[in-house]
Amino acid sequence: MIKLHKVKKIFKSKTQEVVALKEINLDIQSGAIYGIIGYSGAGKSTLIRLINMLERPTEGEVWIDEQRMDQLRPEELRKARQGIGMIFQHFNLLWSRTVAENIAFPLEIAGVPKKEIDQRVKELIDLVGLTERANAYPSELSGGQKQRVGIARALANNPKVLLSDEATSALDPKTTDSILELLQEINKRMGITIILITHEMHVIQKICQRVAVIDGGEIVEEGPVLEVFTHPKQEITKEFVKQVTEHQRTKETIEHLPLDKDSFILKCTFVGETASQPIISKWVQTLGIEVNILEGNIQYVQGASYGSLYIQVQTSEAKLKESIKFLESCQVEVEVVQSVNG
Ligand SMILES: Nc1ncnc2c1ncn2[C@@H]1O[C@H](COP(=O)(O)OP(=O)(O)OP(=O)(O)O)[C@@H](O)[C@H]1O
Repeated sequence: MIKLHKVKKIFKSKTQEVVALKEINLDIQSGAIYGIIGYSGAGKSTLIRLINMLERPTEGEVWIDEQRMDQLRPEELRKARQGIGMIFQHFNLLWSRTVAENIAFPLEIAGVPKKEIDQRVKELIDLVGLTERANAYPSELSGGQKQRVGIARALANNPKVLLSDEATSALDPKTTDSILELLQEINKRMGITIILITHEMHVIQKICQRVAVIDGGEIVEEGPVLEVFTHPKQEITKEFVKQVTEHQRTKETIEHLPLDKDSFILKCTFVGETASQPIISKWVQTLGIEVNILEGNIQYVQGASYGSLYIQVQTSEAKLKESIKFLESCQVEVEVVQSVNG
């Protein structure tokens, strides 16, 4: 379990003070993949760097299992850090070393015997799928391959925690997905707790079980990913969710469609089982109305389906009310996004 209790971080210079984190309370279960999402400057990097004490809290406590990290003596901290791997947006590889030598580096520092290092490096290179590139230099690798080296290096000392600081932000969408799948596999196979920070909701949606939204140095929303996706509370969370659930252009077009009188556009949101049931056809049959489906999409979040449909209906206000009641009774959430009353 990783625990941050009333953590505050202030950066002080001669001329000014920057409050990077106000009062962070966070509990992360062992073995989880936990996401922290926020815009630039929100405090994400500071927060993740507090976990391995690359930054020290101004106030508060940082715990990993039974160990209070912010009170360790330098020698104890060096040892504790071997249990925490970290990967970075720009990979931070040593350019004069080959793939194998980069991965060997933390093992050399830890004083592991040469023979053991060679064995471990081979295992790690196979694990991240770079068997053919062991003797290549970073400049000869693609971005995705460089991050695979970063991951192998971070795992060298068998850590129990892996911190990911925007590790996919410099990669294209396809490579991002392959790196996220690798992280998921590592989490499953080795039971390592992964904490990742990102500004992309896609990353959270794809592999995280829980998410915290950080804004202005504070955690403004926290919960299981499916819950946050389907019922975001804060405006900022809604913006992040829209990154993956809505095509902004489609939404704008729909909201500005010219409508006849007595016309309404409804946004219906389906979660879990409701996404695979014939609710719309039941609605049409039961209330005898005609509908025009404008746009729809379905997403998979943590093994559950989550979809939305934009539907145009031309009907009376009374029938609209009845329709909303019917849909809500089927556990569909309904929002009237545009209406032209007669
Ligand atoms: N070493 C430092 N000295 C002074 N201020 C800092 C330092 N590090 C971060 N800050 C400030 O703390 C705040 C949070 O920064 P942080 O880098 O944690 O945000 P972030 O969410 O990771 O943003 P980004 O994604 O742009 O890196 C910002 O206002 C930043 O300017």
